[in-house]
This record gives sequence, structure tokens and C-alpha cells, in this order.
Amino acid sequence: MKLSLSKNYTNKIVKAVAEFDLIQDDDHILVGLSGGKDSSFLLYSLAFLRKYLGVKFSLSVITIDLGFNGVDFEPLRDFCRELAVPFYLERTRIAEYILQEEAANPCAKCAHFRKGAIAGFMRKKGIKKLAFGHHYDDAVETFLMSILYSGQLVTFQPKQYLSSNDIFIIRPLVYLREKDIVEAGKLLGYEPISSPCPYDGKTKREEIKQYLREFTGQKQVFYNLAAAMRKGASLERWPQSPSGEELSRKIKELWKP
Ligand SMILES: Nc1ncnc2c1ncn2[C@@H]1O[C@H](COP(=O)(O)OP(=O)(O)OP(=O)(O)O)[C@@H](O)[C@H]1O
Repeated sequence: MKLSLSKNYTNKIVKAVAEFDLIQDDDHILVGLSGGKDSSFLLYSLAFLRKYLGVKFSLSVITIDLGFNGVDFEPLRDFCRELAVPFYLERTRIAEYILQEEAANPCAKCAHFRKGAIAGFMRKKGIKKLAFGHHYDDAVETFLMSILYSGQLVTFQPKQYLSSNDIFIIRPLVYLREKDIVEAGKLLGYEPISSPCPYDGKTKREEIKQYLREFTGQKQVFYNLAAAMRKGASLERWPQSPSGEELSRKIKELWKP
């Protein structure tokens, strides 16, 4: 397969790799491939960059079969073969568990078990670096979701160390907008798998995505939100909440009816 990627894409990926120190010489990077558009593009772009980056790294792919019926993984195997990247498929019963339990927060639980399955595979193989296909819109959506639903100013990091598993997660696509990845889909030469999950498209993330889409009709709003994710943006925040005890002591001192 002849790979090509325009400057618009490589500039943003290389910027993320450089700024967040994502790849070092002799890294072996395991790409988490769901078969969706984001991780498929991630794999394609890393396979392309392999030839041109000033650091040497190797690649392999892990796909976690969540256990939904009727998913054909052969196109993924073929895609990896075309890119000359080893492909591993791990079968799990995560879907059965999630659907049976009608678990609260099914997406978070699924992501947790999926990550666990990948970490187990990495331990077996002695691999220390895992790449995920999260992009700029994912980061801003996560930031907004954490403000709205958990009152915290957090989002995922472009490079994250998981001490419990002694692995790094890297997200080389963090500077790419989702629409750019959709646009690049035609390079892949195969139709990304659509998600078999019944929760797909019905999540809080999807609501936020819709909301952001309407709200960020003014392009700058998206980038302002993204700027607010930076540490330096938090200088003018209110002080931390005092403990209940401290606050009632202060109120008692102050209020003497
Ligand atoms: N079944 C899986 N097996 C391996 N890796 C996965 C799997 N599902 C997701 N991932 C990895 O985790 C990342 C985030 O997962 P999420 O479910 O949010 O996917 P997404 O943003 O819809 O991406 P995609 O379009 O690749 O499915 C993906 O980009 C991919 O790298």
C-alpha cells in the first residue's frame, strides 16, 4: 500500500510528538485499533511517520474483541497486513458483562475493562507504550464533560504514565480536529467498522459533541476552550473550598445574631 499524508496532517502530529515528547528512539508502540475512523487513521499515520521521523520506532496493533456478535475483524487484519504491522486480536466477554449488568456508566466500565485487557497483553509481551486515537475534539469534550458532570477541570493528557501497569499512553492525534480525520478517511482504503455497541451515539459525550457543534459555530470558541485546558489558564481560579468545619468556625465567628 502506498502511503501518503499531506503537510496539514503531518505538521499537527509532529507538533504533538515534539511538544509532549511522545516517541523515543527504539520505542515499540502498540496501537489500540477499534476499527473505527480515529484509531484506523492513527495507525495509518504512524505507519507513514515511521519512515520520516528522526526517531526509530516499531509498531504493532492490538484489537480487543468486546464480544459483540457478528463483527468481522478480517478487514482490520488485512489493513494491518497492507501496512506491514503485526496484528493481535484478543477475545473478551466485556460486552456480555456490560449488557447483562445494565451497568451504570457502561461506557466508562467498558473503557476500563478494555484498558485492563490491553495492559494484560502488554505485560505478556513486554510492551511499554500504547497509542490511542483520541483527537482535539475528544480532549475538549472530555474537559467540558468533567466541568459539567464532575465539577473538575481535567481532561486526558497527551502522554500519560499509568503507574499501576508501568506503561505510557500516548495520543499523537491530539492536535487534529475530528473533521480532519473524517476527511482523511478516504486514504485508508477500507470502510472503518461501525460500532456494534447499543450505547453508541446515545452517550453524554454525544450530547456534548452536539452542543459543542452548535456552540462552536464561532470557531474561536473551540480554541478558547482548548486554551482553558492549559495549566497556566488556571491562575485566577477561586481558592480551594475550605473544610466544613473551618467554614462553620468562620461563620460562627462572623455571624452573632
Ligand atoms: N476494541 C478496541 N481495541 C483496541 N483499542 C481500542 C478499542 N476501542 C477503542 N480503542 C482505542 O481507544 C481509543 C478511544 O476509544 P473510544 O471508544 O473513545 O474510540 P473513538 O474515539 O470512537 O475512536 P475510534 O474511531 O478509533 O473507534 C480509540 O481511539 C482506540 O485507540
